[in-house]
Amino acid sequence: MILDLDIGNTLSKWRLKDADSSEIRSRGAVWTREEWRPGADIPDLDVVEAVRISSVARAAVLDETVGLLRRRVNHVHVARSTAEALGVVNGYEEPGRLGVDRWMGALAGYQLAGGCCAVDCGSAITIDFVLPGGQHLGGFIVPGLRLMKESLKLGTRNVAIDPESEADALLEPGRRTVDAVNHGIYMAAVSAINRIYSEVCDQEGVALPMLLTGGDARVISRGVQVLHAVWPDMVYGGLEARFPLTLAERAGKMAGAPCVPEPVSLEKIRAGLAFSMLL
Ligand SMILES: Nc1ncnc2c1ncn2[C@@H]1O[C@H](COP(=O)(O)OP(=O)(O)O)[C@@H](O)[C@H]1O
Ligand SMILES: CC(C)(COP(=O)(O)O)[C@@H](O)C(=O)NCCC(=O)O
Ligand SMILES: [K+]
Repeated sequence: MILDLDIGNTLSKWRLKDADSSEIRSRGAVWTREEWRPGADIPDLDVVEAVRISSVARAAVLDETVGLLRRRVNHVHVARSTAEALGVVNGYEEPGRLGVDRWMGALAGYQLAGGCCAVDCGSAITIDFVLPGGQHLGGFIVPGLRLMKESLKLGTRNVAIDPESEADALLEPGRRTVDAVNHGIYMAAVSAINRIYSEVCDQEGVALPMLLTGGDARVISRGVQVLHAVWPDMVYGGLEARFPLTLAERAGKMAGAPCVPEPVSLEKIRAGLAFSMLL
């Protein structure tokens, strides 16, 4: 079994992948601030022959996790943001400073779709662009839904947006504090994604396929007008691409990858942008 780990600022997600069949056998998540110990919601390490890790948590959390795993598992691969990998050139002035979850998303998106817009809706919402030739342009970082809500301190932090909500309902004016806040932050997130996508495609003269991942991807997906695919395992896809261990992975296959969404034409994107400027 291969253990893939995606340690974010809120949740440490894991999945167990069968190295022979490529099936995902189990998955789970624990709060990032909790230490990893047997008995917490983590898999049985006896069946694990290799671990791959993407972590943006504090260095101490990663060190502790890697230390614990190295005592039990022979092969532990820790992803880093590099200047170049798999045909993608990192757009950051200091490539090592790009969040490694963003780098994994960019690598996965490029392997799946060529040029892409990779959006990760977690503690932060990150929007990264890779051109068809592999140049990563850099990206945008916006506070995620939960962070935006907590920063308001209006006593509404415990009332999360219902992930089953319809976008239309979330885009109406709220008539109670909790709705005004939830609808406001939702509008802020989806408008930022729609606008940033259109602006960058316009600037670069290319309509890019958009891929969405992260804990809030499903609910945000309903409000994003741009055609896109939701790919919950996008960060894991980057780990598979970066550290291919199975035959299927060496052939470029990433478990759970969606069909590539066909973007609308650049003309339509530009028309939408021009229209929104007139209002
Ligand atoms: N069961 C859940 N527990 C915690 N957060 C959740 C859950 N379901 C959805 N969320 C949302 O997902 C976000 C965390 O998403 P995730 O992509 O795991 O973030 P990160 O990678 O930053 O840890 C939270 O901020 C919250 O808005
Ligand atoms: C921007 C992030 C906080 C997003 O992390 P997440 O929401 O997935 O927990 C993370 O990618 C990070 O710490 N990046 C380093 C700064 C940068 O990418 O510029
Ligand atoms: K994120």
